[in-house]
Amino acid sequence: MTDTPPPLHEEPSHIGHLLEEALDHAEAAGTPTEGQQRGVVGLETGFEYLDWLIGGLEPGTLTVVASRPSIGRTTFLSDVARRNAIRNQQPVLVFTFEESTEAFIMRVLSAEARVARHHIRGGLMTDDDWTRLAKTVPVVASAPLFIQSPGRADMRFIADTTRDMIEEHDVQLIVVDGIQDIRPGKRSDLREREVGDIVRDLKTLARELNIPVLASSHLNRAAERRWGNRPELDDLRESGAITFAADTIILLHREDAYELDTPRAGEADLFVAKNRQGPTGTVVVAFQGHYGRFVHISKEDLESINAEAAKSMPPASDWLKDVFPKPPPAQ
Ligand SMILES: Nc1ncnc2c1ncn2[C@@H]1O[C@H](COP(=O)(O)OP(=O)(O)OP(=O)(O)O)[C@@H](O)[C@H]1O
Repeated sequence: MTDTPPPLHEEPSHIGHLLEEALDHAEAAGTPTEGQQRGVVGLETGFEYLDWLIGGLEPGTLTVVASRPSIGRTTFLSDVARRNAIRNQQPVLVFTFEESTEAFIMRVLSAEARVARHHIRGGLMTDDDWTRLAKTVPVVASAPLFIQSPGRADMRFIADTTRDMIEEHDVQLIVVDGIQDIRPGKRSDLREREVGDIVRDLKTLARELNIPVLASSHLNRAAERRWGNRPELDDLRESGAITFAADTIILLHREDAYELDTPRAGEADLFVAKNRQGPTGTVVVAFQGHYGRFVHISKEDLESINAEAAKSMPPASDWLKDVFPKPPPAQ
């Protein structure tokens, strides 16, 4: 990391000094020029509208992605890891508790090469698949992407590994697949308290090392009993502490996971339900389960695919309507 991590117990600062720093920050961020991603101050997620909405993944913040099982949490995390490590050459460290390192790598390879996951796993590779894979392997192999699948680990292990990896490889983003799979440092009869400690430790890690942390969480079954099955913040399992500690919470939803003949088949909603630094809203992306990836869809494309969904596109925020067309021209 180039920035020095801010000490957590520094002396109180005078507002004049803090203001100067804040204005420097705003000046450095500048005004957008045409074609530039507006307002993205952190690392990109790779989903243009989502980056506009949340400002990217900022150093020192905790972003939590949550969904019901099999909706695509791991897919989303691997998309963000791929974007940063492979496309942007930013070193990324992934802790995956939900699958092996090999499974995670195959997921990355499949998404990057656009070769169906079941072709790789099931011996169904076509000539075209082999050609695409051959082209992609060297690109993926040389990317600064580090994956650790420790089975169950506690926060001490995660923090120590992260520190080492920052020192050795200048890691810029930590991805943790499965908050609920981290072993609590201190046992408690109350699961909520254990998860609370873990999530606060993740947040402290982000702040202490001045690095963005992106973590996934389960949701309880409440969405399944709700009309439309849309998840809400309150569905976060052992939720209270996650809702408080996270800076940004993104709830994933796919209508076609519940309703096979929905007109929105192939679409997924990234519902930004908490956004400490900005508005909430929903971003629609495409889900390509066979390649194990989500992809950006432009408003225009969405309109031609599915007029109904486009109409309701920002169900939550007017601000998004403003953002969807294009960044403003240069001043
Ligand atoms: N080869 C494939 N073709 C089509 N869809 C696939 C394929 N492989 C996986 N999927 C779909 O991908 C989804 C699972 O994605 P992912 O593993 O990212 O979900 P998750 O939310 O992390 O799941 P979990 O609850 O297991 O952690 C499922 O809907 C599954 O059916």
